[in-house]
Order: sequence, then C-alpha cells, then structure tokens
Amino acid sequence: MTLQQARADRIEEELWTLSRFSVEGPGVTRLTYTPEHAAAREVIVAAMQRTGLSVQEDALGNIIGRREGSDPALPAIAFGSHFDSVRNGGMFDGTAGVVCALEAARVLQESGYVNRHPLEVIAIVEEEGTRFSSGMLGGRAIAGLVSDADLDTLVDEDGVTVREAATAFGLEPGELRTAARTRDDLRAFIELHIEQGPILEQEKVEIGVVTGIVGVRAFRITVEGRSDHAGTTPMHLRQDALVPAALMVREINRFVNEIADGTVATVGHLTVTPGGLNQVPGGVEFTLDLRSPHEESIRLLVDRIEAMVAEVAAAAGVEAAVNGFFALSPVGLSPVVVDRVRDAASELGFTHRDITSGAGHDSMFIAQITDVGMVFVPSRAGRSHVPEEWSDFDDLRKGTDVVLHVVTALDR
Ligand SMILES: NC(=O)N[C@@H](Cc1ccc(O)cc1)C(=O)O
Ligand SMILES: [Mn+2]
Repeated sequence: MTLQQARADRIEEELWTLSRFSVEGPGVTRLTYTPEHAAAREVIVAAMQRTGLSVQEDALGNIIGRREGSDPALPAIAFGSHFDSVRNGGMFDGTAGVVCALEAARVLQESGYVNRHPLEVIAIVEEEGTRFSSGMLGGRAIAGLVSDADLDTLVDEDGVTVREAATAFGLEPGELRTAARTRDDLRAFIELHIEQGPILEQEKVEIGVVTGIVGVRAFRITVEGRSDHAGTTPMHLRQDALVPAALMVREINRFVNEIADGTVATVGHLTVTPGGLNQVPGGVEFTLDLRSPHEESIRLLVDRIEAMVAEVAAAAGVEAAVNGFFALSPVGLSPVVVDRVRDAASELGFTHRDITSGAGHDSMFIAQITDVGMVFVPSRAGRSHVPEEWSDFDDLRKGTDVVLHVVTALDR
C-alpha cells in the first residue's frame, strides 16, 4: 500500500473557509465558545464525518475524530492542533495544524491504509487563552490538568466563567474526566504548526523538527497610586501610578536585553485607571509574558524583576504587586517521535533542521501523558499573531506528508 501525497489545494480551500469564521476586523479573531467557534466546529465535524471518523466532543469542546484500528486493544495515535485564535491574528496559527490533520486523515482513507492503532484527529479549544486568559486550556484538559475549580475561577473580560460559557455552548464542562487522556489510551500525539518565527525561512529549510518548547511565565503587575485632578495637583504632591509603571516596563526590557540567551519578555497589555485625560493615573495593571529555553534564566529574571518593582514603587510612594498566573517549564519532546519526524523528512527528501519552539503549544501539556512530536513549517518573515501571518500551502502539504509518515511509522 503506498500512501498518496497530501493535497495543497484541499488544505488551502479548508483554511480559507475556516479563516472566514472571525469577528469583524483585521486578521482572524475567533474566541472560544462564540458563534465563530461554533461555525468552525461545524466545518471540522463535517470534514471528520466525511472522512469516516466517529466524532466526539470532550468536556471543554475538544473535537476528537476517531478511526478504529484493526487491533482495538492498542492506544490511539493522535494528530491535530488548536483552532482558536488571538485577537486580529493570522489564519494559520493552530488552524493549519487542524486542517493538515484532516488532510492526513483523508489521505489515509483514500490510500486504503489499514491502521492497527486507532487514529484520532484532535481539534483543540482555547489554546491561546484569548478569552479566559489561561493558555493551552484545551491541551491541559487532555492532560487531565484542569480542575473543576478552574471552571469557576477562569473568567472572561465580562466575568463569564469557563463553566458558564461551555455549558451555554452545549457542553458538559463538569465531565472533565471525558477530556483526560492517559498513556494507556494515547500512544502518541503529533502536532503540525507554523514556526511563527524566522529561522526556517531564513535558512531555506522546509521542515522544522521540534525538539523542545520554551518555558513560559505570565504575570499581572499592578501599581496603585492615587488619582487626582490633572490641573490643580502640584507635581511634588502626586502619587501618579503610571510614571513608575513606565519605568518598570523599561527596566524589564533592559534586564532581558542584558541576558541575551534567547530569553524574551513582552508587556502586551496595559490599562490605566481612571483613564481620563485630565485625571492623574491612580492605578495601572500590565501583563508580563516571559519565555526562555533556560529555566534558570527565567528564575533569576523573575527575582530581579520582583526586587526592581518593589524598589521603584517605594521610591515613587506607590504600592505594587507582581502576580504570577501561569508557569510552565521548558519541555523536551519525545525522542521516539522526534526521531521519526526527522527520519520522515529525510525519507521524503525535505530539507530539515532541529528547532526549539519559542511559542507555547498544547503539546507541552500533552507531553506529560504521552509521547509527543511537532512538525514546523516556515512562516513568511517569521510573523505570527498578526493579520500578515502567512505560510505556503505547499509547505503545509510537505508537513502533512511528514505527519503521515510519522503516524504510519508509529503504527507498525
Ligand atoms: N502557538 C502559539 O502562539 N501559542 C501561544 C500559547 C500561549 C498562550 C497564552 C500564554 O499566556 C502563553 C502562551 C503563544 O505561544 O503565545
Ligand atoms: Mn498562537
């Protein structure tokens, strides 16, 4: 039985279809448990059913399309990615991995491939954390790492909890055990994803063999001063919260540039209250996203930032707090799968190189319960999380062919 080649035209068509399920505005904005999510779900479920897969949705809405194997006692080999987005993001981040997994399933069906292990296409929800500010929630549920309490503590900007939103969406979020997988029922997970960085394109390499994923830390930093009248309050009597906050942001940036070991820091969101043109800022809250392949660098950096925040706040006569709300150590992917990704790229004659992911992925959590590998395809100009995000459909086709070879190699 020879595997047919994946088809770039079908990948392109399905990606354009899914890209339209977005709220108005530049790029793609598709938040979890919204009408845009529902529309994408319909297309994904229909594509799974057309490919002969039986479809289940777990407690949080991860969509699993399953094809039984000749040996039902074996654990499943799964492949997929997420289909939610950041605000005004691109049409490829996550969704390309779902579409390529659907294409792989079509090729297996059309090739008449007889699988021993059950095969599963998984379309994962809420990876970006755009709605509930908690990254990789869908992947965490698959790893059995979402608690019932999380369903009530994670809220969106309107205060709607995960439990309320998922229930209104028609799901049974309390049934988290339907989402949790184990090594007994999941042999491996392979995630195709766009690189979201510049390396593959710069080096003219077709396939990224992902060996590891950076550690991720997320914080909310609050600064509390005192609001006053902008016109009548003399400068020496002010407790302006924004001026020290601005110094903190600049100092964080200086610290990270001094480390220069691949560690990065981003302040992506900052709010000022009360926020009036003629009001001295009384409060500031800003987010801090830290990433590094080196756990020690993150630890040292966090200590330095916490000390600096306290020092700057004291000098300015304001209160400040550094609240961590997400922490994940760097993850090494499974050599068993990584080697097969590398072998598949070689057998297919694709140029390839080992690469560390600077982006986080559901695979970081799924790697805690099964063997995980990732396949990267080039991103144009290394851009992502922007409407300009782009990958070539034939590169996605090549990545799909790699996934197919890895799946069938693991299935032997
Ligand atoms: N592929 C991708 O873009 N994944 C996200 C995952 C993530 C989401 C929320 C968060 O706080 C940290 C990481 C990213 O790396 O930004
Ligand atoms: Mn993303």
